[in-house]
Amino acid sequence: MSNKHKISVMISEDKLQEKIAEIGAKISADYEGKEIKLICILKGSIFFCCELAKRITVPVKIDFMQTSSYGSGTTSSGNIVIKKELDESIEGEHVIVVEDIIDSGNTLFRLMPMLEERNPADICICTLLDKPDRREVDIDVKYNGFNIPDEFVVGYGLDYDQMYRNLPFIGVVHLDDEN
Ligand SMILES: O=P(O)(O)OC[C@H]1O[C@H](OP(=O)(O)OP(=O)(O)O)[C@H](O)[C@@H]1O
Ligand SMILES: Nc1nc2[nH]cnc2c(=O)[nH]1
Repeated sequence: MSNKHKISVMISEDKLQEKIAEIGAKISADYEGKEIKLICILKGSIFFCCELAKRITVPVKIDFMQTSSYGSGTTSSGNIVIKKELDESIEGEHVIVVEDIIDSGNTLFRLMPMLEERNPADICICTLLDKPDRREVDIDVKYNGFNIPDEFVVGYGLDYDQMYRNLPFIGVVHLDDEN
C-alpha cells in the first residue's frame, strides 16, 4: 500500500480482531438475558463499533452520535458540542458508549452526564484504545482494548487530517518522513 506518510504498525489486524472478540464475549456474558444499545461516537468509532457488534451474542441496537470539542490547541478543551444527536431515546436502556480512543478524557467527561440525564437503565464506556498518560479528568472505563503510549495513532477509524481511517491496523504516523 502506498501512503503519503510513513506509517508503522503498533497493533496488527490480528491482534485487534482477537481483542475485539474477547471484549464481545465479555459483554455478551455481562449482559446475558438483556438487550443492549451501542452508542457509536462518530466518526472514529465506526470500525470498532461494527466489528464489536458482530461479536456480541445478546440482542443489540446501534445508534450514532457525533461530538466535537471547541477551543484552541491540539487536545480537546473542556467543552463539547453535539454535531449529530441520537435518533432514539435511551430511557430504560442498557447503554454502552463505544469510543475508538480516550485521550484527555474531556469528551466523555462532558458527554456521559448528558447521557445519564436521559435515564438509561445503566450506561458504561467501551473503548478500543486508551492513552492513560494523557488523561486530564477521571473517566470510569468498563471495557478497554489496549492501553497505548502517548503517540499519535491512525487506522481502524482513527484519522490524520481525515485520512487513514481505512487502515485495517493501528499505526503510528511519522510526520517527519513525508515522501
Ligand atoms: O479524550 P479526548 O481528548 O476528548 O479525545 C477523544 C476523542 O477524540 C476523538 O474524536 P475526534 O474529535 O478526533 O473526532 P473523529 O472521531 O470524528 O475523528 C475520539 O474519537 C474521541 O471522541
Ligand atoms: N487520530 C487520532 N485521534 C486522536 N484523538 C486523540 N488522540 C488521538 C490519536 O492518537 N489519533
